[in-house]
Amino acid sequence: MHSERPRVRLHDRTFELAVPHGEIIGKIEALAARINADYGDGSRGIPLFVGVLNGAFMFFAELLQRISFPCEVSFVRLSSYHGTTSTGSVTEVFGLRENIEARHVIVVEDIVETGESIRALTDSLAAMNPATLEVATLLFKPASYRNYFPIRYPAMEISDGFIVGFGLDYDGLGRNLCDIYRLAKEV
Ligand SMILES: O=P(O)(O)OC[C@H]1O[C@H](OP(=O)(O)OP(=O)(O)O)[C@H](O)[C@@H]1O
Ligand SMILES: Nc1nc2[nH]cnc2c(=O)[nH]1
Repeated sequence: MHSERPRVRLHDRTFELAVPHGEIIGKIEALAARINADYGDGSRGIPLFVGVLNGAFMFFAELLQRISFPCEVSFVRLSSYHGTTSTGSVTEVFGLRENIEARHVIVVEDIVETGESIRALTDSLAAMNPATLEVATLLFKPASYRNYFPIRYPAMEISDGFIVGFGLDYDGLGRNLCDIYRLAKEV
């Protein structure tokens, strides 16, 4: 029997609805309330939210509209490539212009899966001596996570399986979808 879930076709693959827009927004509202409770008393100065491009753009905009204390925003981009040594893939961080020393920094990601990206980013930012460094992510796959850095602010935990929509892409497509879709099993 065929699933009743709405489907989208991107390139050669079919994805089926996993998290509708209203549920995503509800999770973002709940996360914003947690962050407002933790940072809203002003004791941490003016925190800096650092969005990770490209995927975080939609989550970043929705989250920041719900932050109720004075804050600043910035963006970084991660670039992965395979090094010439046997150490495997290397991730570099580009684009941060702010001096984050002694500041309270919250990284904003769309998804944390293995944690390789967040490891590179948090290692790089921690070396700049922020006062505190936390990670907020729209989606967290705990079963795949292999990093030591704690993810304090996940909006949603999900099981494994490839996800698109709400900023996340499949080979460049799907970022503009307002719901989240999961790769459908081929029949
Ligand atoms: O925890 P990990 O296994 O490292 O996976 C998570 C990373 O994968 C995605 O980035 P991607 O390289 O697809 O770039 P994008 O944000 O431009 O889509 C996502 O934005 C995270 O940065
Ligand atoms: N689009 C997309 N990017 C990812 N990066 C790590 N996991 C995922 C995923 O499930 N979907």
